[in-house]
Amino acid sequence: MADADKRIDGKAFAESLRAQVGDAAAAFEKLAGRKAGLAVVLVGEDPASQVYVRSKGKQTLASGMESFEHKLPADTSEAELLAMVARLNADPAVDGILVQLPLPDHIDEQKVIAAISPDKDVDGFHVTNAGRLAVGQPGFVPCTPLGCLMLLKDRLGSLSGLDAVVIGRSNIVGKPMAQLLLAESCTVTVAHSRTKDLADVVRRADIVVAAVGRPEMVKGGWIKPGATVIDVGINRVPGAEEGKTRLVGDVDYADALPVAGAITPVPGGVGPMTIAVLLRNTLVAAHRNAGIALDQTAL
Ligand SMILES: Nc1nc2c(c(=O)[nH]1)N[C@@H](CN(C=O)c1ccc(C(=O)N[C@@H](CCC(=O)O)C(=O)O)cc1)CN2
Repeated sequence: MADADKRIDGKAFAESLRAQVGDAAAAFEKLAGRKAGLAVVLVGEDPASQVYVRSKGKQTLASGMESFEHKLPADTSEAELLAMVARLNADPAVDGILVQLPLPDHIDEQKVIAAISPDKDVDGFHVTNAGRLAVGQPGFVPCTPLGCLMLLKDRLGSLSGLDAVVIGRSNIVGKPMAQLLLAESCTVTVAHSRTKDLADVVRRADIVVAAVGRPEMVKGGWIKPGATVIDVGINRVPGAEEGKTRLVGDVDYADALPVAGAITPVPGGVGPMTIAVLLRNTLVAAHRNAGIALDQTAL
């Protein structure tokens, strides 16, 4: 296969998902007599978080949903943030709540996530939604791993019986990704910083999902020929020109491309899926909150 055909275009896939969400959001508005609504809370001034939150607001509006943005100063107390989450839980115009991570060090992330109503937890981070995913009940699934699964199924069709290795065991990506692949009847290995002979473990896999946050760690020699490689890493490293930076993934793309059967680039692979799936989850939340059935095959 030509190298260009191996590239999994997450940007294009995300665009088409957003268009489908837009159609479904318009249909929801007609049925419910109101728009679906997403509240995003940002605490502090982390530059990357500011970009993501701005993007979420713009894409929410472009999909025909209401966007409620709450920007709080970095010295906001945990109690103040919890009070804001409580207000959003009680607000009938708000279907989905997202608190942008990371939070400043003085705030306990787990406490804040636990305070979000599981029915509005469109990030899928609440322990109730993590439990639902683990036992196969309907709930909200974290956006990045669900986006990865969509890209995998689009490229491979059935994943049943395939060997999958997830590198990274975070609550936000690695663990839910492993659960999703298991639910698709893959044989799943979760590798992490203490895994022995990581390259050998990865070399057995038909599917590799890299989510470790270490720039270009996975080399071409680690990849089984023909394997599908999903790169979740977004690492900013020094660029060729002094003072400039560039984005790279956890996979050495140029090294892995000749070996892989298919691979996501960084940027333009998994990243754009995160916000598109967030919009999709918000629309699902709106239907559930309004008691309106949604044909989920459309999304
Ligand atoms: N509450 C949450 N916080 C965070 C999440 C999350 O899902 N929920 N994920 C990340 C950040 N994130 C969204 O919030 C996010 C990351 C990356 C992208 C993206 O489109 N990346 C582009 C490159 C962008 C760039 O140039 O910097 C790409 O990979 O092509 C979107 C959203 C942490 N926090």
